[in-house]
Amino acid sequence: MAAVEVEGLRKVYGDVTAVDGLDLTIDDGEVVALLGPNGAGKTTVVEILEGYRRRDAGTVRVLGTDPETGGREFRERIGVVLQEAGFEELFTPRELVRLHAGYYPRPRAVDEVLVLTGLEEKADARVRTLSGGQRRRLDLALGIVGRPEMLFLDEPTTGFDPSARRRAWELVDRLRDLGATILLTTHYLDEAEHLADRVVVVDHGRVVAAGTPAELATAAGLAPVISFRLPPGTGLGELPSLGVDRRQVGDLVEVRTRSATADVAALASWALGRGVELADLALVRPSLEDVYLDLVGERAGGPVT
Ligand SMILES: Nc1ncnc2c1ncn2[C@@H]1O[C@H](COP(=O)(O)OP(=O)(O)OP(=O)(O)O)[C@@H](O)[C@H]1O
Repeated sequence: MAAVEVEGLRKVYGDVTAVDGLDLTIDDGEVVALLGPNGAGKTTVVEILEGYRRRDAGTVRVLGTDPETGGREFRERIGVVLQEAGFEELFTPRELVRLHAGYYPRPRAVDEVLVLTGLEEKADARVRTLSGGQRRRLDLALGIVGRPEMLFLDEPTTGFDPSARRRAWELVDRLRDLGATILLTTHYLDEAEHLADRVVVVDHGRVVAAGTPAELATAAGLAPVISFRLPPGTGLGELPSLGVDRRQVGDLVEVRTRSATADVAALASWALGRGVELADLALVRPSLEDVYLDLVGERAGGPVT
């Protein structure tokens, strides 16, 4: 059974159409990353799936239930990490995790949650003394304490230092191994690439692409790149004819290729024939960032017109 089934979802705020006929299916146990520029509609979609926001049209099933009418029983089966949550500043993480554990029928042990989220050292400090990243870890702790079958993470690692981000990734990997279905939104493409089985790119409230990063690269027609440094004293014109387009920055040459094996072979035999070394020779497949920018990049982050 699919954990999430969405068809024709629409949400309008005044004259802004935030979600505009969105379809989405997430399989049981799958980790899916929702990507898209600011204002694309990601948070609105996630909040509708969580049952925190009403839709204007479309059908939505999460764990077989309509979130709008699922009530307490539904909420006990999901975990939610919102973009911004407020805490009781005078409580400690241990107290808050214990309090939230009481809301669920089969909670995780409080100590286990504190360890999983790396909050052991701050377990008994008042929340108002926690750093931004530590508060975000507390958000995560409260999201997983109920042992959710489906976990929603809205920009879960914003504000994390690199080692905290790695730990959060390990936590998501563990939760996946334990069988949770996870939907996360993120602006970190390396995070999506690392964590997600599948990415779904949303723009203007619709899905514009979905698949594994490799599938998206293929669908976008993006070719891999051969890169190397020009041997000293060699001109670009002396190279064999390679690839579909090439560019040079300093002595670094990048060749986009649709026939990687043949082009690498031609380049290598050219270098061997001349007895020169091709420093930093590499074949790089398009990154998720290349694919993303190809799909929505021209508008995202560009000047407002
Ligand atoms: N409560 C609201 N009232 C009015 N408009 C809203 C409301 N919430 C969101 N919007 C608008 O709906 C659109 C989608 O917003 P949403 O927050 O879902 O996007 P997002 O993809 O999550 O963006 P971000 O990456 O910046 O978090 C935006 O144009 C936003 O201004």
